[in-house]
Amino acid sequence: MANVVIDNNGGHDGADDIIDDDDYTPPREAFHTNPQLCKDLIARLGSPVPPLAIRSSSICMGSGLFAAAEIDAGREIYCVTLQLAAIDADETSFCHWCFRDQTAGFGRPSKENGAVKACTGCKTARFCSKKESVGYAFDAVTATINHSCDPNAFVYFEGRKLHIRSLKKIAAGEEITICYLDPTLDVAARQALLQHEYFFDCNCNRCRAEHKEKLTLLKPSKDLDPLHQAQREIHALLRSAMRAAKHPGIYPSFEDLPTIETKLRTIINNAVPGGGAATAPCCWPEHLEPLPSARLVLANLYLDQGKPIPALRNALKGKFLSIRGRGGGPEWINEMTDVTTVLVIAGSLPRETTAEDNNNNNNNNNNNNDNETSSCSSFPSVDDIKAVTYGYLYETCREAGKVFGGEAEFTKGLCTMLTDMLRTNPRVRVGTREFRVQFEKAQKAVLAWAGIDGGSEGVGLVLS
Ligand SMILES: C[S@@+](CC[C@H](N)C(=O)[O-])C[C@H]1O[C@@H](n2cnc3c(N)ncnc32)[C@H](O)[C@@H]1O
Repeated sequence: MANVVIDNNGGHDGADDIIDDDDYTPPREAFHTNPQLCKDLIARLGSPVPPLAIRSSSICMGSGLFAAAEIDAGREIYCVTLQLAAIDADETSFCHWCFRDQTAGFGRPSKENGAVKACTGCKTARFCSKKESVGYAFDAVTATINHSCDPNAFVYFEGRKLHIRSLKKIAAGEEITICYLDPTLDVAARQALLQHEYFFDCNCNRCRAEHKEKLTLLKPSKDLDPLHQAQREIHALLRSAMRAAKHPGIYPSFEDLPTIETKLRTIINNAVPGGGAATAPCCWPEHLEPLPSARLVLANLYLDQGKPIPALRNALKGKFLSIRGRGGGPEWINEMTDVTTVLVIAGSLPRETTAEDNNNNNNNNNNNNDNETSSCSSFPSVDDIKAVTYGYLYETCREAGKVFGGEAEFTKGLCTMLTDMLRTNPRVRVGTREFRVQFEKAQKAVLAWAGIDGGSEGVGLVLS
C-alpha cells in the first residue's frame, strides 16, 4: 500500500514523499500536544464562538475540548459547514452536498401554504432523527470531543451544517462532552456499542448508577445475564418487526403487531424475579429500557399500519409510564413530536372507529382478559385529544426553542405546525391559565384511557 506523506509546506515534494512501505505507521500524537494547531483549529470556527481550548482530556487518554469561559445552557457553542463527508452508497435520495433527502422535500416548506412538509422518516417536521446515519463526515474540532452518557452538549445537523449546542451550564475549565450514541439506550447496550464502535469502556456516573439499579432489581441474584439476554431479545424482536414493516409480505409473522406485543410481555415477565408466575405482577420497571423504546417503536409501526388507536396507547405508555416523560433535551423533543403526531391522527378518527375500541375494551374487561391493551376508560373525546395535542405541541415548541434555538429549522417547523393548528381553532388560548386547567383535565382522561394513572404525581406533562 502506498502512503502519501505531505511535507511541511503542504505540497508534494517529489518521489521522496511517497513511501511504498507496508510497515509504515503514521505518527500518533494527541492534538493538544500541538498548541498552535489547536489554536488555529479553534480560530477557524469563526465567530461568535465562546472561548474554547483543546487540552489533555479529563476523561480519557488523549485530547478533549474544553470551555475556557462559562457557557450557559441552550447556547450554540459552534457551527461548522462540513467539508469532508461521504454519503452511504445505499442512500440514493440524499443529496451528497446538502445532505437533504430529496424525495421528502426535506427542509423546504410546501409551496402551497408554506406549512411544514412532513419528512418521510419522522412524518412530523422538517427534521428527522429517525435515521441513525446517512453517511460520514469529519470535522477536526468536533473529533476532539469525548463521550459521556450524561453529556453537557449535543450535535445536530441542518443539511451540511453541524451544530454543537450546550445542554446544561458548562463551567469555565469544564470538558465539553457529547453522547456518541442514542442516550435512551440501556447501560448494557450503550457499553456494548461503545466498546464495539469506539473501543472503550464507559465508566461515567450514569453507567454506574444504572448498573447498580439493575443489581438491586435482581436481588438476591447478582447474575445480570438473564436480564441482558432479555434486553437483547427485545431489541431483536423490534428489529424484526421494523424489517417486516420495511419489506411487507416477506416476514408476515413479524407484521402482526399484537403478537409482537404478546411476545414482548412474555420476555419481560420471564426476565426478572416475580415475573412469569400467574399471580405475580410483572416486575420489569416501566422505565427500564428497552421497554419504553419498544412501545414507541410499536406506536410508529401501528401508525404505519393505519391503526392509530393502539399506536396512541403505546406512544403514551412509552412516553409517560417512564421517566422519559420528564426532563427535556433533544430526545424528549423527538419523542414528543412522535406522541403529538399520533394524537393528531387519533383526534381525527371517525366516531365509529372509537366506538369500536370502547366495545372491545368492554368485552376484554367482561372476559377478565389481562391483555395490557385493555383499559376501563372510554376513548377520550375529540376535545380532550385536541387540548392534549395543543398542550404537548406548545411545550415541545418551547423546549425546541431552548434546545435547538429559535432559528433552527426544526423549531421553526414545529412552531409553524402549532400556529397552523391554532388558526383553525381560534377559541383556544394556549399559554393561558384557562387553557392549563382544560389541558390538565383532558390529559388525565387521555392517560386514564391508555391505562396510565394520570392522577399520580409526576405522570404526564405539566405545562409551563
Ligand atoms: C472522537 S475521539 C475523541 C478525542 C480523543 N480523546 C482524542 O484524543 O483524539 C473518540 C475516542 O476518544 C476516546 N474516548 C472518548 N470518550 C471516552 C470516554 N468517555 N472514556 C474513555 N475513552 C473515551 C476513545 O478512545 C474514542 O475512540
